[in-house]
Formats: sequence, structure tokens, C-alpha cells
Amino acid sequence: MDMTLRWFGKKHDSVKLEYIKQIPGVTGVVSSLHDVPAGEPWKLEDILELKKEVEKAGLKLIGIESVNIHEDIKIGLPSREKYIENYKISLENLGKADVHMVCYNFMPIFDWTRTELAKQLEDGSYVMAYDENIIKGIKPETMFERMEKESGGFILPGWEPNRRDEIMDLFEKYKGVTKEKLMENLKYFLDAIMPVCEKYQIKMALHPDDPAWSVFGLPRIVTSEKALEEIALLNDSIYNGFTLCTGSLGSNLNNNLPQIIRNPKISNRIHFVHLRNMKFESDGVFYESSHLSCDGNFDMYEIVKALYDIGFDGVVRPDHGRMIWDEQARPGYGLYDRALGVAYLNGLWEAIRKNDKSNK
Ligand SMILES: O=C(O)[C@@H](O)[C@@H](O)[C@H](O)[C@H](O)CO
Ligand SMILES: [Fe+2]
Repeated sequence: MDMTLRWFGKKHDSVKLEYIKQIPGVTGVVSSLHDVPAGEPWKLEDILELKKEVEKAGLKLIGIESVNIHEDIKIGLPSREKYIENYKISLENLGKADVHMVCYNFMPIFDWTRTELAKQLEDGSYVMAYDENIIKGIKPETMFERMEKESGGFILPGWEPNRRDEIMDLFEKYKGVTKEKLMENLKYFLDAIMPVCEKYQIKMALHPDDPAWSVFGLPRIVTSEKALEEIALLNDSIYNGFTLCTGSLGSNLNNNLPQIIRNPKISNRIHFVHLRNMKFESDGVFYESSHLSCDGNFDMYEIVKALYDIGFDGVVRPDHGRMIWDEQARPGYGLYDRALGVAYLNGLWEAIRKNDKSNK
């Protein structure tokens, strides 16, 4: 199991690689070429430059989060052919650069959605929060103000300010795209890229929708255990896999995370894991707590135990942390609380491993 941290690159991240290297038990990072727009092919030289920068700090570039999917692929427009060909070029170049895990999502228009990026807890730390009642009452374009106001100047995935103008046009294009259509378009995409994934042994790790339900009336399909089972069947290659993100799937308390991990139709397709905890005030109203079980609704021991029991040997990272000790960083991606998360998660893993009787 590779414990990693997400790193947005020196232009987009306040956290230095040298600091990540000093976190005990971290072997590498997952990163991306954030300046390449969705749909454009990734150049081998740019991938190698990123890899070299990471390796210079004594870390491995263990995976990519993400090579984003152009909206035309998700909508299923004829122009998807060009963007799928470009995606295959990106995958080939990643394979040539010896990178073998790609996290991506198939959410229409937006990536994760929150209503507050800096909610203060009574201990003075700041967390990201979501309130479905607020979302129901606002228009997507006003979301841009909210996200931009609280983002601390960082560009948030899917909420890039330059996307505001195209948003309304995209809502038009998504009219008539049902969940079934989106699932069909995902299959079309997977069938097209799998030969490249097989050739270069690239594990695709589809990230669940966050939150795990439709927002602003847009369809969402990666939302539950049943959905993951259905998606695994879209293409039976082992490279058609998942990112098991506890905070995304867990946003719906009906999703039993240890059960999903142990589901034999899913477990061997889990290539990447995001571990974080959440504290619910009511259904659809939550904030992102520290990683500790006692601070949130999830039993992190049971989640990590389930990963251990299925023999998980992929890539793990702590997911969104709180902002603590006056750190100024990208919401969810400060150094300090994610480092605390790594220490806790590695501790759980070691205790489970040493308590494993069959290991004696
Ligand atoms: O919540 C996060 O910050 C990440 O888990 C997602 O933005 C994830 O990187 C994308 O959805 C994957 O494409
Ligand atoms: Fe995640």
C-alpha cells in the first residue's frame, strides 16, 4: 500500500514537496498537469518534467489526479471522438512515463460542491461544509461567488472562474442527458480507452460523485454500491476501477463503506483510496472533520480493516483536512491536518497488520 499526498504543483500549491517528504510513511504524491485544459492531450515531456520535479524531492509520482474528462464526452456529443483520441494520447504518454494510476470523475460540469469552505469549529479550526438546504435555494452561477470568495485565491477543481461564462451554455447542453445516457457515455469512453490501459497497465480509478446525489438538477451516476457494481460491469477489464472516496460515497449515510469495500464485485477494482471523515448535523448537512473516528460519523478503523482484509495493495491518501494552526492553503489541502491524517491512518494500518493472527 502506497501512502501519498495530493500535490497541485509548485504554481498551484502552498505545500512544498520537501515538506511532504518529511511526513513519516509517505512514499509519493498524486499530482496533475493543472494547466492543461480538459480535452487537450498531455505531452510526454510535460509529464516527465513533473515526474522529475517530484523525484528530485525524493518522492515517487505514484498517480495522476486527474486527467479530467471533457464535458462533450460526458454529454455524448459527436465531438467526443476527438477528445477521446486526445485522452488516449495522454494515457499513452503517461504509460511511457511509467505512471500507472489515473483518478478521474464523470460528474457533469462541477467537481465536489460545498456551501462553506471555511466554517469555524469551536476549537478554532476551519473546515469545509455542505448544507443541502442552501444548495436547493441557489443558482449555480451564484455558487461561483461563494467558492471564489472563500477559496483564498486558490482555483478549485471544476470551479475555475473562467468557467462561469460557459456554465449556462453547458446546462443547456446537458438538457436531455439522463442518468442512463450518462452511464452509456461512460461505457463508450471506457470501451475506447481500455485497450490503451491494458497495453500500458494503467489503472483507471473513477472517483465517486461528491456529494453522492444530483446537484442543480444535473444527473450523477457514481453514487452508491449498486452504481459501482453496475459500472464495474460496463467493461470487465481490471483497469476499469475505482477511487474509493469515503467522504464522497459517505456523504450519503445509506452507503455502508466497509461493506462496499468488501463487496467482491467491487473490491478488486479499488485502485485508489481517499480516506477522510465527516460529521453530520442532519441528512445532507455535514462538515469535514479531522480523520479520527471519534470526531466524525465514520468508523475509520472498520474502513481501514476492510481494506486490509481484502488485501488492498494500491494507492491511499488522506483526503480533505481541516485548516489548523493558522495555515493558509487551498481549502481541504493544508499540510498540517493531512499530515496528522497520515500518521493516524498509518497507525491504524500497522495495528491491524500486527494484530492479524494469520500474519503470526
Ligand atoms: O475532493 C477532492 O478534492 C478530490 O477527491 C476530487 O476533486 C477528485 O480529485 C476529482 O473528483 C477526481 O477527478
Ligand atoms: Fe475524494
